[in-house]
Amino acid sequence: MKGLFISFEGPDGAGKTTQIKMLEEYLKNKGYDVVLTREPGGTYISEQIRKVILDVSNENMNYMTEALLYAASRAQHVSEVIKSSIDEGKIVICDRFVDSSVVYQGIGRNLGIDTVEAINKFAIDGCMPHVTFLFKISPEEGIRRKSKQGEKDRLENEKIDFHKRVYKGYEELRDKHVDRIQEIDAEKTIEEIHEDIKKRIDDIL
Ligand SMILES: Nc1ncnc2c1ncn2[C@@H]1O[C@H](COP(=O)(O)OP(=O)(O)OP(=O)(O)O)[C@@H](O)[C@H]1O
Ligand SMILES: Cc1cn([C@H]2C[C@H](O)[C@@H](COP(=O)(O)O)O2)c(=O)[nH]c1=O
Repeated sequence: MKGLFISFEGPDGAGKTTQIKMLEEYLKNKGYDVVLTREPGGTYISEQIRKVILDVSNENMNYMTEALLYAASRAQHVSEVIKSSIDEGKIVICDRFVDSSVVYQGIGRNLGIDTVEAINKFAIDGCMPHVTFLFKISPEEGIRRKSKQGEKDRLENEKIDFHKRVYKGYEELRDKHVDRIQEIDAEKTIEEIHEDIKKRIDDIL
C-alpha cells in the first residue's frame, strides 16, 4: 500500500513546527510509521543548502539563485527521502514543500508563479502532497511570535511588506487548490489547533 504525504504551510511563526511534532506523536501512538522532515532540508545535502539560503550574511543573494537553491535542496529531498518513504507505505509529514517556493519566491520575490513552478517541475518529479494544512495567521502576529524566539534568519529578516505578500500569496494558492489545501486557524491555542488537525487526519485515514 502507498503511504500518505502531508505538508504543513504558512507564514513564518505560524506554529507549524509545534503542531507537526504533536501530530507525529499522535500518529506514532496509533501505530503508524511516520517520517518527519522539513524544507529546506531533510537530507545531509539539503541541510547544507539550507544553511547557505538562510545565512544572514548572504544578503546580496539573487532571487533566482535563491529559488534555484530551494529547488536543488528539494530535488535531493524528494529523491532521497520522500518518494521512497511514500512507496514504503509510510506517513510523510513535511514542514513546508513546493508551495513555499511558489509563495515566497513566486509571489514574495515577484519571480512569478509560472517561473517557480517550471523550475520545481524537475525537483518534485511528480511528487505532490496528498493534503496540505495551511496555517492562517496575520503577518504581524507571525513575526511577533518569531521575534520572541530569538535570532531571525535571512528570510524572516525581510520587511513586513514581503511577509504581507507571502500572506496574500497563500490565500491565492488556497483558492487555486481547494481539493488539497485545508486552512487552519493558527491564531487559536496550541491545544485547539491540535484537536482540529487530529479530527482532519482521522477523517483522511
Ligand atoms: N497557537 C499558538 N499560540 C501562541 N504561540 C504559539 C502557537 N503555536 C506556536 N506558538 C509559538 O510561536 C513560536 C513559533 O512557532 P513554530 O516554530 O511552531 O512556528 P513555525 O510555523 O514552524 O515557524 P517557521 O516557519 O518560522 O519555522 C514558538 O515560540 C511557539 O511556541
Ligand atoms: C521551503 C521554502 C522555504 N522558504 C522560506 C520560508 C522560511 O522563511 C524559511 C525556512 O525556514 P523555516 O524556519 O524552516 O520555516 O525559508 C522559502 O522561501 N521557499 C521555500 O521553498
